[in-house]
Amino acid sequence: MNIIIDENMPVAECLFSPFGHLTRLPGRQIQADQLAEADALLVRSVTRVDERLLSQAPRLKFVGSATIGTDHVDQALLAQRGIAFANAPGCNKISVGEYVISALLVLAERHQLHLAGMTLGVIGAGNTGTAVAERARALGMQVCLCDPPLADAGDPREFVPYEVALCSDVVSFHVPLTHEGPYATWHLLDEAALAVLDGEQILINACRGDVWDNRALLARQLSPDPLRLVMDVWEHEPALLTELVPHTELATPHIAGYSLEGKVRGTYQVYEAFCAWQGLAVSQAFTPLLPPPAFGQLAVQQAPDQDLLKRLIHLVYDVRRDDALFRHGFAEPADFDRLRKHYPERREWSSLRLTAQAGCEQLAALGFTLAAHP
Ligand SMILES: NC(=O)c1ccc[n+]([C@@H]2O[C@H](COP(=O)([O-])OP(=O)(O)OC[C@H]3O[C@@H](n4cnc5c(N)ncnc54)[C@H](O)[C@@H]3O)[C@@H](O)[C@H]2O)c1
Ligand SMILES: O=C(O)[C@H](O)[C@H](O)COP(=O)(O)O
Repeated sequence: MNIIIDENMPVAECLFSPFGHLTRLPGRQIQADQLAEADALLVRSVTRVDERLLSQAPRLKFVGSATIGTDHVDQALLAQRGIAFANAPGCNKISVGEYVISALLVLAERHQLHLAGMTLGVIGAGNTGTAVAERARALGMQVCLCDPPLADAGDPREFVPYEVALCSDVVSFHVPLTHEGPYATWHLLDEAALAVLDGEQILINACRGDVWDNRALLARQLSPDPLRLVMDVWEHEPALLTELVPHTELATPHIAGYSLEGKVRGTYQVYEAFCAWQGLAVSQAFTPLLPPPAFGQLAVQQAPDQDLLKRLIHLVYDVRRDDALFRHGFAEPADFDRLRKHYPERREWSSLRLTAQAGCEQLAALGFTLAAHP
C-alpha cells in the first residue's frame, strides 16, 4: 500500500509504516500527480482535498486528517468516489483550552483584571468550546454558551443567543468554518457584530480565521475604541492581513492546538480509524508514543489564588512565548508555515504533577495531575 503523509504529522512513521510504503510531503504543496499511485492520503489542515487534488488518484481509498477542523476536505466528493474519510474530533481540545486560559491570565495581568466573576461567552460549545468553558469556570468565571445547532438539537445545557454572548467581558470563538446553511459561520464576527462591542471587551479567535472579517476588524482597531484581541487564526492564512498584528494583544500562527499531546492524539485517532477501515485491531498503544514530561513534581501548600495559578500554568505553557516568536519571526507568508513547522515542544498541564492538600481541587478541575499531599 502507498501512503502519502503530511511531513508535519508526528509519530506517523511508527504507526503507519507496518501498512506499506510511506511518502512524506509538505502539506501545502501536495500535487495531484503525486497521488497517482496513492492508496491512502493523510493530511493536516493546510492540504485542500478537492476535485483538483484528486483528479489523478484512481487508487485512493482512504483520506485521514489529523485535525479537528474539516473545512479543507470536500467530504461530499470523497463519499461520491467511495473514499473513506476520518478526522480526529477533539484531539487538541485540551491544548486549545489551555491556550485560551493562558491568554486570559496574560491579559488579566496586563490590564489588572480579576478573572473570577468576569463573564465569558463561548461561541460554539463543542469539544474546544467546552474545554475552554470548563477551565474558565474552574477560575471562577461566569460562562454562557452560544450554540444554536446544539440548542436546536435538544442539548440539555443552557444556551444564549449570539447577541447576548457578545455582551460578555470575554468572547471566545470555537465554531467550525461553514459557508452555507442556517448556522453558517463565515464572517460571524462582521461589521455589525463589531459595532455592538466596546473597547474593554476581550475577543479570542482560536477556531478558523475566516470566522472573523479581518478587514472590518482592522477598521475597528484603527478607531478610537479598539478591542483587546487574541488571534491564533487569520483570514487567508498564510497570507494574512499583516497590518492587523500590531493591533492585537496576543498574536500566534495557528498553534492553539499544537501541544505535543494534541498533535500525537490527532495522528493516533487517524491510525485508529485507519485500522477500523482495514478491519484490523489497533495494535499500538497511545501513551508510549509520548516522551516523558520534562517536569519534576511540585508541592502546592495552599489553595492557589489567580497569581499562583498563573505561575503554575505558565510553568508548563505561556502563550507569550508563541506571541514573541510570531511578532519577531513573521514578515511574509512563508514565515507562517516555517513557525508552525518548527514549533517548539509544548506539553499539556497534565504533564506537571502536583502534590496538593485539600482545598486545591481547582487544580484537578484545570487538568493538572494531582497526587495526595504526603
Ligand atoms: N486554532 C487551532 O489550533 C484549532 C484547534 C482545534 C480546532 N480548531 C477549529 O475550531 C473548530 C471547533 O472545534 P471543536 O472541536 O470545538 O469542534 P466541535 O465540532 O466539537 O464543536 C463546534 C461547535 O460549534 C457549533 N456551531 C456550529 N455553527 C455555529 C454557529 N453558527 N454558532 C454557534 N455555534 C455553532 C456546533 O454546533 C458545535 O457544537 C474546528 O472546526 C476547527 O476549525 C482550531
Ligand atoms: O483543526 C485543527 O485540529 C487545528 O486547527 C489544527 O491544529 C490545525 O493544525 P494544522 O493541521 O494546520 O497543522
